[in-house]
Amino acid sequence: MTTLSITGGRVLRPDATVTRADVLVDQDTGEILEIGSDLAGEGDETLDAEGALVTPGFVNGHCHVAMTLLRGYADDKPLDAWLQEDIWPAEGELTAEDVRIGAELGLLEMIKSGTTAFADMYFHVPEIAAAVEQAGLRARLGHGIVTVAKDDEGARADAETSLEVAREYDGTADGRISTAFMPHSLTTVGTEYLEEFVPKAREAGVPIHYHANETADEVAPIVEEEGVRPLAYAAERGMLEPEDFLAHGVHVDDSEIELLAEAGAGVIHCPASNMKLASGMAPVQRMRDAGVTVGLGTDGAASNNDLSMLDEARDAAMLGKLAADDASAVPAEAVTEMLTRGSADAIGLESGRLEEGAPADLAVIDLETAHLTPRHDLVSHLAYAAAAADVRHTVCDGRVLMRDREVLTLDEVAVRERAQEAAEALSARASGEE
Ligand SMILES: N[C@@H](CCSC[C@H]1O[C@@H](n2cnc3c(=O)[nH]cnc32)[C@H](O)[C@@H]1O)C(=O)O
Ligand SMILES: [Zn+2]
Repeated sequence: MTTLSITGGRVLRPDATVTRADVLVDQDTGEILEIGSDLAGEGDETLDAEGALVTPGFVNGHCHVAMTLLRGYADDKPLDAWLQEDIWPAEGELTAEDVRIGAELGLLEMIKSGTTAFADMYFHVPEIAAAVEQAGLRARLGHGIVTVAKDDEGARADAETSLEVAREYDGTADGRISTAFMPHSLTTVGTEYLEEFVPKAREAGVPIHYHANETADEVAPIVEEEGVRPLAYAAERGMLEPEDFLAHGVHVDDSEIELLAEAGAGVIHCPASNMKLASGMAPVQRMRDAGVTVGLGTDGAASNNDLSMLDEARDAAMLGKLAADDASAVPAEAVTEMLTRGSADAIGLESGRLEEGAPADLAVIDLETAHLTPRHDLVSHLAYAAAAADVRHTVCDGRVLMRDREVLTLDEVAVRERAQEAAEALSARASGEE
């Protein structure tokens, strides 16, 4: 057995208490062996957590990781115009190589900001899987299907690709990669395709992930054409099982909140994206009160514009209070849970908790900085004051991905240089200069 000990820090436990403790990890199984005192001498490898907080690695429940290449490419427009006028035309020019480069950039940013697991919807998924394999994170990956503006053959091919990817990559990268069937949204995929392919995804034993109720414009057409709210429509198509999870859930009414709670399906709240595209304010406190599993996600870097989950946590708390018109809504403890095991539960991973037997996915956050002084309450600091640059070490599956702010699995400078070049070439192609 090879072991790793993380020593001298304060450890955030699942009950939201923080205790001084060392963490001992079995690197062969990738699990936490013990959390206790005086474990410093036990590890074959040691990470110094003196003056730091050891937290579960953050779980980004909804992302399009390769969209880092489109960071800052188009801003300041609502969802529909942003996708149709800027993002989709640029994505039409993305090559498999671009997706690989964008994914590496995104994974680099995730490791640096303490994220150890994420769910991702995109295309050229084999490239994303290869990047995840190399970077060492955990991920639930899938191919996003859009059938609007495609003929029947094209639409079916897209859905088949999503099924194939879900079957082929589940359990790869030593079990760190799992998959889902991913129709883009309830309005961009035709009913007939949902009816045909959702049962096939069930047979394949994979969850279903999609965007839902993100903007008011997406709700109205379903209500008009189907006579029911979007999530009732999704439930009727078998897309609201306990393993399923949807992104956004901004415009959900009480009947839909109840449906989500009863079904046990997860919601990934993406506050930064919702604010930037002015999509609206998700009723996060009401969903939590009803018993819905709520996680947090960044969405793609083009609508955020970073992949830091600590930023997302702060945004979730702030926006949650504003949405509820109540300063006690979405408190620090709730946000801390959403950031870790809320997302993990929603996307179907065991991560997000520091306890014996849990996956050894964790981040070590430096507390000895001006903006984290004084230290009255470390849960408060995590929710409101800590930032990506405070992350000192990142560990996933028992493996050290970043030590003392140096990423070990990716060459940071090379990844940044390749991304800059690829992004310049992409915007030249998209604007017709090439
Ligand atoms: N196979 C599809 C691609 C779907 S991938 C997932 C898509 O979600 C898009 N996306 C990113 N952010 C959002 C969002 O907030 N709402 C809806 N779609 C988004 C992203 O640009 C990407 O095109 C095709 O051929 O177009
Ligand atoms: Zn999205």
